[in-house]
Amino acid sequence: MSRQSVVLSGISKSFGQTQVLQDIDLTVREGEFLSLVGMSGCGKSTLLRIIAGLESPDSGMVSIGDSDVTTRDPSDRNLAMVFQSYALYPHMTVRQNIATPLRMRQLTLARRLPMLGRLLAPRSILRQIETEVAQAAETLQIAHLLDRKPGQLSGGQRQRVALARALVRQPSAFLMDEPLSNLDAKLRAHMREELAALHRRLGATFVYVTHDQVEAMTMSDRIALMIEGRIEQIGSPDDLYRSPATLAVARFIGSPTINLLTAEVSASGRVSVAGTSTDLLAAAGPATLGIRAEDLRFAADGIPVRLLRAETHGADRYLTCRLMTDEGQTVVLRENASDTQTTSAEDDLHLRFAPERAHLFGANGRRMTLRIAEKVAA
Ligand SMILES: Nc1ncnc2c1ncn2[C@@H]1O[C@H](COP(=O)(O)OP(=O)(O)OP(=O)(O)O)[C@@H](O)[C@H]1O
Repeated sequence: MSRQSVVLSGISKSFGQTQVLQDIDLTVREGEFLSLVGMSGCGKSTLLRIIAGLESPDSGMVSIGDSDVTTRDPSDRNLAMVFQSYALYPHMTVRQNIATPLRMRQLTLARRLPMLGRLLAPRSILRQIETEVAQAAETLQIAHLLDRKPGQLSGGQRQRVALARALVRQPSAFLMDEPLSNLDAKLRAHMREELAALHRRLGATFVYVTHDQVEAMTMSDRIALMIEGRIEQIGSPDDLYRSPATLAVARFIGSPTINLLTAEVSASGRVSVAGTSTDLLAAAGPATLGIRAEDLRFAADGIPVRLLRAETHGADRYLTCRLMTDEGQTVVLRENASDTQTTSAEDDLHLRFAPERAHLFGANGRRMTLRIAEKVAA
């Protein structure tokens, strides 16, 4: 239970003239936490709604476990969907809200009626429902709130009730669409940890939609990064951070945004950045070098820069520099704030980067193979 795979093959979808999804193949493995991440409008919610059966694809197939569910109604897919609006029933207590899916499944219409139901429903079923509600409430630490109504709860508590209600259904997979976006920043960070812990505890399959790369990076086993209706790259958070397949992925993942510098690879294969030759070798042509803030440092020689400003955020210090060769281009370097600031000079500074941490992208935006030149002994 709760551990089915979700397999999409060749999914396409248009709304009128606009193609929103283009031939998507995606396998969410059993028990995996997979995030669909991308900018607003890239099609991630539409893809999730297609998995849920709330939207039908123009072509392609949706399978859950071994079953083709492409034409099945949402209610026949055994999936639990959690939205940013919690969709709780305001007139019901938390206990009744959580019990609703169980009552729907296990009791006939007459038995669900408040007064009549109590007389008609077998006690064993009611006891079973009570036990399952209590277990879900325990898992989500809301046992003390069971007699309250949603209006008497905070945003985070409501979100937990919505999760508990999804939990009792023991779905094949959980589908979540930006479930934390209505919460304030602190609560969001806290709920991120709770969701990740819940996933570990349940071992269930989670498909999670977010536009927030930090959210995706901190919780997911794998991330599928979507751009304009296609999956640009799929991999672990580390894969996307350390080996972005394209310039677009490199730009999207990581905070602060990766530094992108104009580069040129000479006919002999030597990469130069901002007019400075480096130890890197690649295929000749114009290129863009990507280097993250933590992989840059000041050195006696290298790319000439001028320091613009230094800012400390918690444990990190960010130094923003302007390239001497290109006044329009700035780069950001990250240092540990507890270390002494490496420089206070404004001019005549040079930057070096760890060559093995550099990323090179060709004119088509695709990642290029980089080699490090062997140092020739003097
Ligand atoms: N029912 C619809 N009719 C017409 N166009 C739609 C419909 N639903 C979505 N779209 C369009 O499809 C595109 C993808 O929408 P979708 O909601 O999947 O994007 P998203 O990546 O989830 O964005 P967001 O993060 O803003 O929710 C958008 O351009 C949107 O305007």
